[in-house]
Formats: sequence, structure tokens, C-alpha cells
Amino acid sequence: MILTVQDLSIARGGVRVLEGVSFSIAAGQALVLRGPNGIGKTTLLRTVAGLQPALDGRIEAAPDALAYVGHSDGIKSTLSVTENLNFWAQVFGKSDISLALTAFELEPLADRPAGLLSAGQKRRLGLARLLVTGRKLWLLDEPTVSLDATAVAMFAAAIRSHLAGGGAALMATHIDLGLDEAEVLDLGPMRAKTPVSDAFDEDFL
Ligand SMILES: Nc1ncnc2c1ncn2[C@@H]1O[C@H](COP(=O)(O)OP(=O)(O)OP(=O)(O)O)[C@@H](O)[C@H]1O
Repeated sequence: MILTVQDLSIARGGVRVLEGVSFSIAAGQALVLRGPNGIGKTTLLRTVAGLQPALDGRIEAAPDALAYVGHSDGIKSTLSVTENLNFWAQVFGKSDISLALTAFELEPLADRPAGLLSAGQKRRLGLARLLVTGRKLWLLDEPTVSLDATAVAMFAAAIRSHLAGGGAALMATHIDLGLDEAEVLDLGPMRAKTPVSDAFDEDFL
């Protein structure tokens, strides 16, 4: 298994949102988190990514297996598209960004400062970053926000080839990516019944 989550309880803003969350993801597998707004999908992804502690339960993953793409793009606006990708490649000890440029059709934008990209183009750059991490498990929070139909298809193709190469993905998305191989985890039954109050993650704003 690339990721195993067992009996996890998580909170946001001191309020328990989900409890008893258990699932595992193997190589080649994609799992889509489903549930209404506010149920705790972002909180779950952040917890699995190690950005906040769990209240209870276990998360098992190889320490260098994860790459997280959340709501904020983490793109450096004064650097060009190529420079951004090179920067991330360096961080992850990789050198080749050509696949990332091609997969998200960023070649025509390669020299443009990222700050001048449109919202959808920025998103494509944010997702292209995944391809230079070399990480096995992609954690994706609403990855298709701002993407048009063509870019959604690019993203779906990137996921497919990642899975085919032995990678895996855990994602929150409201749209159907047309990934037949993806499994769905409905978080509805895991909604917390016993809210607790503490303030350990008040920096989560
Ligand atoms: N600082 C905070 N203090 C208290 N509650 C918060 C705080 N931030 C978020 N919440 C609540 O925590 C719950 C979980 O939020 P989360 O973003 O994980 O949900 P989500 O399933 O990702 O939602 P969406 O589909 O809208 O993105 C929500 O009900 C939200 O209102």
C-alpha cells in the first residue's frame, strides 16, 4: 500500500469534523473524496499531507511519497513558467521539466512570468509541478478549479499516466474526471457525531 489511513479523527478550527476514517490506496489506484461542502475534505487532505495533526488514528505512508497541491498555487509570480518548474524540480532533486511542460501544454507560455498567467494557466502550472516531484502519491484539493474542458482533459491524462506508472492519487473533486478506474469514498457516514473544542489549529485560516 502507498497510503493506509486507519480510524482517523480530524478537526478544523477546534471542531471535530470527521471520525472513523479508514481507507488505503495501492499503486495504480485513485481515490476520490466525496461529500458536501464543509464536510472536511480539505481538512482530511491537509492531515494526510502532514500539514496538521490528527486528533486520533493512524496515517501510514512512506515519508517521501507525498506531493500536495492545495487551493493556493504556491507559484512564484516573478519567475517564468520554466523557472518555476526548474525551481520545483530542484527542490525535489529532479532535473527534467519537459514532460511537465508538454503534459499541460505550457510550452507557448514557458517564458512568461507566472504572475501574468490567467487563473486557468496558473492552475495548469500548479498541477504541472506534480510531474517534476517524482512523488508517488498525489494529494489534490479541487485540482480542476479554473480549468476549462481541454485543461481538465490534460489533467485526467496526467493522472492516468501517473497511475499507469505505479503512482496513486487521493483527491477532492466535485467534477467527474472520466477516470473509470477511480474509486469513490463518501465521507457522509464519517461526519463527526461528537464535536470537541480546542484551539490547536487556529493558524488554519
Ligand atoms: N477556522 C475555522 N474554525 C472553525 N471551523 C472551521 C474553520 N475553518 C473551517 N471550518 C469548518 O470546518 C469544516 C471543514 O472544512 P473543509 O474545508 O475541510 O471542508 P470541505 O469538505 O473541503 O469543503 P468544500 O467542499 O467546501 O471545499 C467546515 O464546516 C468549515 O466551515
